[in-house]
Amino acid sequence: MKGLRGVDGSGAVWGAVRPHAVRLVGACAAGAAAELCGLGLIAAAAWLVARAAQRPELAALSLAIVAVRGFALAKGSLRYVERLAGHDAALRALAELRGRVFDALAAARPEGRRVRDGDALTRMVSDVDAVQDLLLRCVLPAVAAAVCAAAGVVVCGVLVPAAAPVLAAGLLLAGAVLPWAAAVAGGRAAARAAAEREVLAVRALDVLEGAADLAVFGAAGRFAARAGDAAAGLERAERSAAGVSAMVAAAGLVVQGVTAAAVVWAGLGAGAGEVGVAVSALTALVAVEAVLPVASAAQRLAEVRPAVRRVGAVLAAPPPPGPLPSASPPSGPLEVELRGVGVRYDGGGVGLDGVDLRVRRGGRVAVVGASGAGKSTLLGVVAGRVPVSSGSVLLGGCAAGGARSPVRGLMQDAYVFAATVRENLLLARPDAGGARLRDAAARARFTEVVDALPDGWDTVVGAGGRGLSGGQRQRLLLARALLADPPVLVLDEPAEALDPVAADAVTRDLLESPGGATVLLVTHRLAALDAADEVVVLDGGRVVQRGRHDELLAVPGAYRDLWEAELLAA
Ligand SMILES: Nc1ncnc2c1ncn2[C@@H]1O[C@H](COP(=O)(O)OP(=O)(O)OP(=O)(O)O)[C@@H](O)[C@H]1O
Repeated sequence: MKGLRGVDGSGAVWGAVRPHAVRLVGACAAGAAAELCGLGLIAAAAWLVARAAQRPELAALSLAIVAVRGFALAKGSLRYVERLAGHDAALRALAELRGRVFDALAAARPEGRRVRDGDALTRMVSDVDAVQDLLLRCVLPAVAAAVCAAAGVVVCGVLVPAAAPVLAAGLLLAGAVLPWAAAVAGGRAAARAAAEREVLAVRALDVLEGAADLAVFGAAGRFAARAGDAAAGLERAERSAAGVSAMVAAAGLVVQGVTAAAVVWAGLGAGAGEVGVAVSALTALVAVEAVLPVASAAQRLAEVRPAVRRVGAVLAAPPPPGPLPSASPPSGPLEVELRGVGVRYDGGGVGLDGVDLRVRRGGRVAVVGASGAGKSTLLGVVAGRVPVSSGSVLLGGCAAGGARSPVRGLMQDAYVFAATVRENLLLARPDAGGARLRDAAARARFTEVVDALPDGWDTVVGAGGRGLSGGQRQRLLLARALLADPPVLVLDEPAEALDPVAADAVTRDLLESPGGATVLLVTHRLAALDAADEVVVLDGGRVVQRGRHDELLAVPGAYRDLWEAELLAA
């Protein structure tokens, strides 16, 4: 158990294992006892054979005969108990750990959210599974090996004192030097294989997800070849990892044989009796054999160490600052305030640069600007999905963020689930009645889409279901956002993929509808923005203009340029 704590970041992991420590200790004890029985079996059998060769009375052998049978039966039974108790403890600990990790992820601060991306989440699942290996393939064999090695030296010391240091040296070689070499070489090989596996995953995903585009541009063969190269790289790395394992196993056998031979040599040199030497030699064989799994345990430890460290980091992350918002978001609109908000992305990209913005309760604000101006980043910050690098975001006077944010809406990466249309909408508000559902659909111009679907509200859409056109999908997502009816509604291009007339009608409706949420709406089309309380113009992550639509048109500036470009395009 101490070994478990010794792995970086495993303090928090140990917290999940501790409730099941008694079972784990039981498994360790059973494992160690099974190894001791194996040792006793060989020692007793060796003594029996050597002594029988001297033709003593049968009575002199009867105890050894019983001991051989007893050790043989006990070894098998104890090994079974060890497997049962070990897996039971490991699986219970894993279930506990999984719960803790997902709780920690759910409560993660916005800056910790990167781990919630699909790829990172998948990795986290296998990281948690790696803890099972840490317990079953590292801790258990190490404990059993330590006990068996100590017993072997004691037995040897009692029978042939001169051979005990020789056995101890062999055990040190097999139990410390070999594992160290295996961990270093195996760790390097495993790291290389992990890097190659990641490259292969990325390239395979490119080929699968981009299949249509690759076919159109005639690049499918080239990309498939790249994925093939990555697969070959992974094969090479895995071969070299397997080579390290094979070399470690071979070296272990050599150490075992040499140790047994050296014990015999030391025993004979010291003038010990034949029986004692024979028993010592076989004891040495068994003791070293019990220690050999430590080398593969060390190799595995080097592989699971980064995984345990990552899990530990997730569990050790401090809880979100301040009290969590109440379970159900407050009803009624909330004021939104950004104070000097800056966002810097990894790689140095500036999302926002010192944005101050205050939207009154129930206010309707349109956010516009050229592509890359920072509009989606602004909505992401309000929704708590994008961490701020400087400044603060207040919702109704409280710090934004947390698992139960009062902000809902339609973001650019919104997802249509493989479920019925009704279920896709009810995701936003499971208790919504039919009238509310129809009202949200009507406002999003989604009713006519539902009417045209073969099974209406019960049509299965999304992956594995009926495909929706871009415009239909957008209306479904907008209807879902409107059904949520949150205190703060953020809408990123809600009318994208609709024809200009429908887009303007939807935008106007969203900005004009009475009551309801405080609304922040990002749009590229300006025609309906006379309905907004205020228009905020972003450029390079900064607010460069703000005011009502007609006020902004009256002065030269970015907004008038955008407006003229829209008129020209029309
Ligand atoms: N995940 C990201 N990583 C790095 N840089 C990013 C990321 N997301 C956005 N950016 C950068 O931040 C800036 C603002 O991006 P944002 O998506 O907020 O602009 P936008 O105004 O919504 O653009 P668009 O109208 O094209 O959607 C851009 O320069 C963009 O390249």
